Amino acid sequence: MIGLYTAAQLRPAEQQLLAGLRPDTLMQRAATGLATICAGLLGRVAGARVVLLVGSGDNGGDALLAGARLAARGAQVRAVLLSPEGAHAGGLAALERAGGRVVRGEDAGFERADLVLDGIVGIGGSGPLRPPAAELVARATAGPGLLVAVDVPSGVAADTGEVPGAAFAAQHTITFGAVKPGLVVGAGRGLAGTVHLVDIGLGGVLPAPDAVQLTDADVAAHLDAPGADDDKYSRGVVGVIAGSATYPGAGVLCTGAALRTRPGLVRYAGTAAAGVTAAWPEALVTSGRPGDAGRVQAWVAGPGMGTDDDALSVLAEVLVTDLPVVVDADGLTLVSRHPELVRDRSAPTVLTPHDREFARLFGDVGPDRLAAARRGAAELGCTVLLKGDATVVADATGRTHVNATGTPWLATAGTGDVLAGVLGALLATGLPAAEAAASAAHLHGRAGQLAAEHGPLIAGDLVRRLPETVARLRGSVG
Ligand SMILES: NC(=O)C1=CN([C@@H]2O[C@H](COP(=O)(O)OP(=O)(O)OC[C@H]3O[C@@H](n4cnc5c(N)ncnc54)[C@H](OP(=O)(O)O)[C@@H]3O)[C@@H](O)[C@H]2O)[C@@H](O)CC1
Ligand SMILES: Nc1ncnc2c1ncn2[C@@H]1O[C@H](COP(=O)(O)OP(=O)(O)O)[C@@H](O)[C@H]1O
Ligand SMILES: [K+]
Repeated sequence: MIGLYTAAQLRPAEQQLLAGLRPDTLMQRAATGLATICAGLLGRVAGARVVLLVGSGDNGGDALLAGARLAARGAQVRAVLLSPEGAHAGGLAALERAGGRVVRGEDAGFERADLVLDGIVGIGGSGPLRPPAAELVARATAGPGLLVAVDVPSGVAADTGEVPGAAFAAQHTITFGAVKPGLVVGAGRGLAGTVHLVDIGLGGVLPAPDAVQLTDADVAAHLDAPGADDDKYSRGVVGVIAGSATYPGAGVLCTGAALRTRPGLVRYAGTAAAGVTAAWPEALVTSGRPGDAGRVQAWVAGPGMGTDDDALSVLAEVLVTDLPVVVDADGLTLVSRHPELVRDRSAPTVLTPHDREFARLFGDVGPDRLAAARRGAAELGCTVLLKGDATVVADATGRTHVNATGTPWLATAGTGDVLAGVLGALLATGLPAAEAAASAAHLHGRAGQLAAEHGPLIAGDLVRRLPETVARLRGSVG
C-alpha cells in the first residue's frame, strides 16, 4: 500500500523529525536525492546544460542545492530567480560556490537546455500560478530540455490535483518524503509525468495517510486459489442483473467479467438471458426476477438494464435485500431519481459512476475528485467508485483509495460493464466494499494494460485477459 499525504500532514511530521536534527538536514537530503535522480535522467552530467526555475520558498531552495551538486559534477547550471531578494540564501551561495550562475529569464538558454528544474513552488503553493511564474513556465517548457518538477509541478495543488491556471507540465516529478495526492489524481496526474519518491526519513513520524494506492501484492492477496475444501458455492456466488433487449452486450460483458475473475458460480437474472447463455454456458441464468435466480452473496445491478418502471422494480428488489450490491450505469440513473433506495440500506452498496452519472447523483464532480467521491459516499452512506483516468474510491467514513493502474485505451464502450462484473465477483467473496472496489479497479486497470500490449482494446479483450491478469498478479507476490 502506498500512502498519499497532504501538506498539512507532512509539515508537522517534518517538524517532528527535524527536532533532533540540523535545520537544513531534510532539505539537504531532498537535494541529494533530487540531484542523483536528475543525474540519472541526464546520463552524462559533465557539460550538461541545466536551468533552474527558482521561487522564493524552500522548493526553490531544493532546486538551488540540487543545482549546486550538479554544477560540482561539471554541469553548466543557470538559475532564474523569480524574486531575487527572496531566493533561498544558503542554496544561492552553494550554487555560486559550485560555479553555477544566476541569470535573467531571457539569458537562461532554454532553447539549448538539457534539463529544466522547476523549483518555483511546491507544497506551499496556493491558487493559480501568478503571471510572472506562468510566463517563465511558458518560456521554459517551450525548449527541448527534459522537464523535471521539484516535489510538485508548479501550478498543481499538491493536496487535490487541481490545476486552476498555468502549470509546469513535467516529464518527471521528484517528490520528497511521501507521494502527494495531487500527483496521482485529477488534472495534476497528467502534469506530473513519472513520479520518483525520495526518502527523507519521514517513515517513523507520518500519521495515517489521506488516501492510499494499492499495489499488485495488496490485490493479489484477495485473489487466492481455491483450496481442497472449496466447492463452487464456497468462494462467493455473484448475481448479475445487466443487459436488456436494447443492450444485450452489457449482460454478456458483465457476466463474463464476473466468471473470469472468480470462477465459482455466477447467476444471471434479466431480459438478456438468452444472449448470456449463448456466450457463457457456465452461468446459471433466469429470464425472471432476481428472486428466481437462486441464492447469491452479492449483486451487480445496472449495466444496460434500462431505466423504466420494470427496471426500477428489479433494482428495488435487490436493494431491499441485506446483501452487498454494486449499482452501475442505468442503475445509477434510477438511484439518482430514488436515492432513498440506497440511503436506507444497511448492507454495503457500491456506486460506480463516471462523471456524468456522478453529476446526476450528487452534482458536478468539480476539480477535487477526492473530495467529490467522499461527498457522494457520505451523502448516501455508501461506497463511491468514481471512474476516471485515476479512479477514486471513497467510503462513507472518508477512507479513500486512488487507483494506480490502467490505460487511456480503457476509454471504449463496455469497459465499465466489465469493471462492474469484476467488482461483483470480489464483493461476493465477503471483502469489505472499499477493498473490493479498489481491488477491482486495480485488476481492471492491469487487464487493460495487458490487453493494450496487443493493440487497441475492446471491452471483450479485457474479459479474455482477466485470467492471465489474475495469474500475473498472483505471480508477482513473494
Ligand atoms: N518542510 C520541509 O521540511 C521540507 C520541505 N521541502 C521543500 O519545501 C517545499 C515547501 O517549501 P515552502 O513551505 O517554503 O513553500 P514553497 O512550496 O516553496 O512555496 C512558497 C513560495 O511559493 C510562492 N507561491 C505560492 N503560491 C504561488 C502561486 N500561486 N504562484 C506563484 N508563486 C506562489 C510563495 O510566494 P509568496 O506567497 O511568499 O509571495 C513562496 O515564494 C516543499 O515543496 C519541498 O520542495 C524539502 O526540502 C524537504 C523538507
Ligand atoms: N482516459 C482514461 N484512462 C484510463 N481509464 C479510463 C479512461 N477513460 C475511461 N477509463 C476507464 O474505463 C472505464 C469506462 O467505464 P464507463 O464510462 O462506465 O464505460 P461504459 O459505460 O461504456 O462501460 C472506467 O473503468 C474508467 O475508469
Ligand atoms: K515545483
